[in-house]
Amino acid sequence: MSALLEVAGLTKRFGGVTAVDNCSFSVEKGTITALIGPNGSGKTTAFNMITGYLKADAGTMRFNGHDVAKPNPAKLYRSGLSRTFQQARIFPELSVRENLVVASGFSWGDLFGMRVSKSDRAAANEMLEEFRLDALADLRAADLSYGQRKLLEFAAVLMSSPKLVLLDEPTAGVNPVMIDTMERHVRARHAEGVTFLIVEHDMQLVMRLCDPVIVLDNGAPIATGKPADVQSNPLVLDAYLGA
Ligand SMILES: Nc1ncnc2c1ncn2[C@@H]1O[C@H](COP(=O)(O)OP(=O)(O)OP(=O)(O)O)[C@@H](O)[C@H]1O
Repeated sequence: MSALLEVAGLTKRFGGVTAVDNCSFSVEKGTITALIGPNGSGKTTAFNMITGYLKADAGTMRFNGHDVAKPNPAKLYRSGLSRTFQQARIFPELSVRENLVVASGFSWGDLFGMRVSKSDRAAANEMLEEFRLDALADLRAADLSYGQRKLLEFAAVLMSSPKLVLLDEPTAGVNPVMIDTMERHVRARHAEGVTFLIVEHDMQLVMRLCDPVIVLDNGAPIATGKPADVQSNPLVLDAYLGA
C-alpha cells in the first residue's frame, strides 16, 4: 500500500490552546481510515488544515504523491480531495439536482444559462438515483430533512470523482436508517477505489467500517491500528475515560 495523504508536524494554535500539536499521520490508498478521539482532541481542526479551510502554523502535507505547500479547498477539490462538514454545506436555495450539477464543477452562470451538457445532467441524474434522491430532485435543498441534507452533501462531493473523501461526522444527528444508508454508500464507493478518512463518534460504526483507526488526543495521535487493537489500547482507554 502507498500513502495517498501524508501530514507531518501539523500544528495549530488558537491563542493559548494548541488544538493540533505536531501531528503526523498518513492515509493509505484504498483504506477507510477513521480519525477518532475525545471531544476537543483536534480532529476537525486537522481536517480544516488538510482541506485548506484553516492555515496551519506549521507542518507539511503530501497528497497523491505531490507536496501541497498551500492547501486550497478549490484546488484540492479539483485534484481529487473533497470533504463534508459537521453541518452539511449545500446551497439551500438551489434544488437538489442543481446542487449536484454545481458540485460537478459548473459555474452558476452555466447552470442558469442552461449550458450544462446532456451528459453532465445525466451524471447528476445517476447520482440522484444511486442516492435515492430522485423523488426529491426538484425540491429546494433547504426543504430537506437534516439527514437528507447530509446525504445530499455526500452525493455532491462524489460528483467530482474524488480519490480521497474526508467525512466529518457523517452520521451525527441522523437516524439509524440514514446511518445504514451512509455506510452502504461509503462501502460502495470504497469498492470502486475511493479512499476515505472519517471523523466519527459512533464507535460501533467505526469498528465495523474502518481500518485502520487513528486516535488523537490533545492534538496528536496516541494510537494507530486495527479497530480491535486500538479499542483495547490502555492509552486510548485513558484518553476517553479522562475526557
Ligand atoms: N476557531 C477556534 N478558536 C479557538 N479555539 C478553537 C477554535 N477551533 C477549535 N478550537 C479549540 O481547539 C481544540 C480542538 O478543537 P476541534 O474542534 O478541532 O476538536 P474535535 O476533536 O474536532 O472536537 P469534537 O469531537 O468535539 O468535534 C478545542 O480545545 C477547541 O476548543
